[in-house]
Amino acid sequence: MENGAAQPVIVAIDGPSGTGKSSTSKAVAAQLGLSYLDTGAQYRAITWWMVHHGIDTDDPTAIAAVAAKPEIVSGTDPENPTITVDGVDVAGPIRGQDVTAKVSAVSAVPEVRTRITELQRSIAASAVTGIVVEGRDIGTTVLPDADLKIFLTASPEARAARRSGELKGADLNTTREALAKRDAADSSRKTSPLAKAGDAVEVDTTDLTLPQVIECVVTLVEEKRAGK
Ligand SMILES: Nc1ncnc2c1ncn2[C@@H]1O[C@H](COP(=O)(O)OP(=O)(O)OP(=O)(O)O)[C@@H](O)[C@H]1O
Ligand SMILES: Nc1ccn([C@H]2C[C@H](O)[C@@H](COP(=O)(O)O)O2)c(=O)n1
Repeated sequence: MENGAAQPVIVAIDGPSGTGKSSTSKAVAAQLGLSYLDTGAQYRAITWWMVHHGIDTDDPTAIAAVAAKPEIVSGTDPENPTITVDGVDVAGPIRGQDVTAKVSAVSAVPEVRTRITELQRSIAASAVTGIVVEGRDIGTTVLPDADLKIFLTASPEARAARRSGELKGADLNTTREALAKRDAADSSRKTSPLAKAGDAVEVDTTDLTLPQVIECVVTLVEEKRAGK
């Protein structure tokens, strides 16, 4: 740029559940002074609203009819990401089992995706220094012109072990089956399914520690910024 200011950098991080998208994206954004957007939290928030208002989450027509109603606000500070729906802090409730079990069905409804995708694009466009956006369809659909696209993977066993560690006492097989079910639903829906963009860099995190994954992604962003 003529005034020497750095161009905002847009980083898209996609992948299945438990591959480390949130942990990696937050740390990379914090380290590089970028904003951070957890798009899964937005789909969880609209799902929470549907449940809270008694909408049948197995009825796509009922969901579509009210998809424009909830006001979802995402705070993009990677040190303190926040999410509210109609002014209510839902950061805790959206991680509950009920929302987790219903979020794939709600997020498959095209009217929901259109609404949330618009919101995501407007947040990314207003990020002054740039942003790390994580989800399932960021590189393919939401931000196809992102400067850098990463697709994180890990074996089903590694992902289940990571999640079981979080959910104290959870059975490994049950956790692995629940992850596989959600990934299958997210990958097979018609509208912008979970998919790797053709120009994404794939990082298999199975045998990497979280700090190693963060370092790898930070290096990729720095290389991109340096024009390598
Ligand atoms: N490379 C890694 N090695 C070990 N544990 C990890 C690694 N990456 C992430 N974790 C741990 O795995 C768990 C899941 O990570 P995280 O929430 O970042 O995944 P995610 O891809 O965002 O999942 P979801 O899509 O379901 O939100 C967390 O407890 C995190 O600390
Ligand atoms: N870009 C996105 C992000 C998330 N979803 C849906 C599908 C996931 O199962 C769910 C929850 O995401 P998580 O919090 O586990 O990352 O939200 C999507 O469809 N598109």
